[in-house]
Order: sequence, then structure tokens, then C-alpha cells
Amino acid sequence: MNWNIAPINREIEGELQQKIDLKTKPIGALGQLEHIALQLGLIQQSLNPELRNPQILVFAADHGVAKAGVSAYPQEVTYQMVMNFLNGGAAINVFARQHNIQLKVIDAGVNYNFAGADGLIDAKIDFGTKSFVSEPAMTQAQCIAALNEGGNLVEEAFEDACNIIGFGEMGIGNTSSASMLMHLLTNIPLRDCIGAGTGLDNNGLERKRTVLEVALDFHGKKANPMDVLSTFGGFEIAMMCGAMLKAAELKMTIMVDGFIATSAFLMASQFNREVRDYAIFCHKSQEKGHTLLLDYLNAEPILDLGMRLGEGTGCAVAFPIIQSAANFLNDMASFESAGVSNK
Ligand SMILES: Cc1cc2ncn([C@H]3O[C@H](COP(=O)(O)O)[C@@H](O)[C@H]3O)c2cc1C
Ligand SMILES: O=C(O)c1cccnc1
Repeated sequence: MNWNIAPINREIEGELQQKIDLKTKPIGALGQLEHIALQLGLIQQSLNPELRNPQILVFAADHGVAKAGVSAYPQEVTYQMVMNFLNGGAAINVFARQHNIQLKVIDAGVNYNFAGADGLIDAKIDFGTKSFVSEPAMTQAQCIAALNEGGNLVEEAFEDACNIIGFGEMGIGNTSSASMLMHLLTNIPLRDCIGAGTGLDNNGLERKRTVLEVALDFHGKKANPMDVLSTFGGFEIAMMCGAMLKAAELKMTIMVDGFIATSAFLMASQFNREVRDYAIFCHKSQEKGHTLLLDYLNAEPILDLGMRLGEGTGCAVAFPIIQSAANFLNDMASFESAGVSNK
């Protein structure tokens, strides 16, 4: 598959940096907000970037590997949480409402028949993936379908004039998929890519490590991104990946959430490295592999609140900070307009 992502044109960079530097503040005093403002200006090719109709898409899917006891919670929690999203009661609902972010909930492949539940977007690929312990999680055709579906949903958001979009996930067992993706695409030792997920105790964590080591042995060391994604991925991870690539194609700003979303981003960057310039890393999750993964991507996350939830919650909580970056660039006085002496 091919994504036509334009490398960011940096011609405007000098002018943007000058505008930032001439605001009434010491040079660099707004820290990371200045980096974000510069990035927004570059993505939008504008000295006055605006955040329009923000959306978060939450993709839900089940994982065959959950049956191998790699999560502290049972698989039914996935569909139960989807119902909770639809009823407005999950963490992501609360934070999205707080910041006026439109939330969409997508059935990417939950092991449950929702029978047209109100407000749910049906993009079900299958009733969960197969267990990658003993077979590929999905077929290549399913993987491509998921990548495309993610792209279609982003196109819809774009048509609704959205220019900043975040992606969340729900899928019991999906930190296991994310760890496999991370290991195979970065070569960081598998052990360092595996964490407690929903809160495994030491025995549980040891079991998870064993399951993932066995799976790695069984499939051998795959390197081709499409192979890695279809062998170890989840439908929600593949959809997030396709969604991120389409968002970059459409020159939208991508908000990257926690460990699982970052694994989808890592995959996206293997398909097309230009996606990198469109991404803002919203937070550092407490999930063990995330710090190493962010370092690998040379990413500067906005928040470090000890969160480890997913659902797109990191995106929602970081959104007002991204908004502050756009606002200072647009609304702050310059030394000249305010009559303040510059050095
Ligand atoms: C009630 C509940 C709500 C959640 N919301 C997100 N996750 C998070 O936990 C799961 C990944 O962890 P693991 O790989 O250990 O299963 C994903 O569904 C993720 O989104 C949740 C987990 C639970 C239990
Ligand atoms: O960082 C995340 O996205 C995460 C971590 C643990 C469990 N669920 C999600």
C-alpha cells in the first residue's frame, strides 16, 4: 500500500520562528509550547494556525491472544467498555466533553454482536483476531481492509473540517500486540517492550513474557511491516495505523496517545516515514515500553502524568495545551505592537 504524504515544506520556518521570538517574552520562555506552535504552523503552512473541529476516534477490537492469559482483565471488558463509551461514562467521554472534542466510537473487530447499537460506527473486520501464539492474528486481506477503513474514517473527519485528530483504542490484550510490534520494528529486546498493561502482578507479567517469547519463536523474526502487522497486530491497531497515515496525507495534525497508539504510529512510520512531522506525542504512559519507544522515535511527549489507560485519554488531556500553543502564536502581542523594549 502507498500513502502520498508530502514532506513538510520548511520555507516558512524562519518566519514562524521569528514571529514566536518577537512575542512579548524572553526568547524560548514558552518552552515546548513554542515547539508545538512551530510544528502547527509548519503543518498548516500558516503563521496563524487554527485548530478546527477536533475529533478523537476510539477503535475497539478483541484479541485472540487474550485467551492465553496476558491481561489482568477478561475479554468481555472490551465490549462492555464499548457500551460504556456509547453511554458517555468512560474516562475518554469525560475528557472529550470537557474540551469540546468530538468523540467517535468504532467497532473495528469486537467479539460481540452489537446489533446496530446507537452511536457505534460499524467497521467490524471480524469477531476478534486469532491468537498469534499459534497462527497469524489476521489475514493480509483483513489487515489491508483495516488500514483502509481507518483512512476512510479520517477522510470523513476531514470533510467535516476537522484539522486535528487523535486516536484511541480499547481491546483487552492489545498491549501484547503493541509489544510485539515494538520489538520487531525497533529490535529493542522483547523483555524491555513488555509491561504490566492493565495491571498484571509479577506472576502474570512472567506468564505474559513467556507467551510472547513462544509466539516470537513460533513465527520467526518477521521484518516486513505488513507481515508484522498482520501476524501480531489487532484490528484496532491496524485501523489506527491507516488513520494516522491518511491524516498525514490530508495535512492534519495527529495526536498520538499512549503505548498502543504509539505502536500503531511506529508501524505507520515504517509504511511512510513522512508521517512523523504531522505527529504530536501527547503523553508518556506508565506502560513499561513506552519510554523506550518514545526515545526511539525521538519524541518529546507533552505530559507525564503516570497515566496508563489508552482510549485516547492522553490526547484529550493534552489538547488544551496544544490549543494554548496555537493561541499564543495567534493572540499574544509582539514587542512592537505592545511597545515593550526588546534587547
Ligand atoms: C476497565 C478497563 C478500561 C480500559 N480502557 C482502556 N483500557 C486499556 O487496557 C487494555 C490493554 O491492556 P491489556 O493488554 O493488559 O489488556 C486496552 O483495552 C486498553 O485500551 C482498559 C482496560 C480496562 C480493564
Ligand atoms: O499507554 C497505553 O496506551 C496503555 C497502557 C496500559 C493499558 N492500556 C493502555
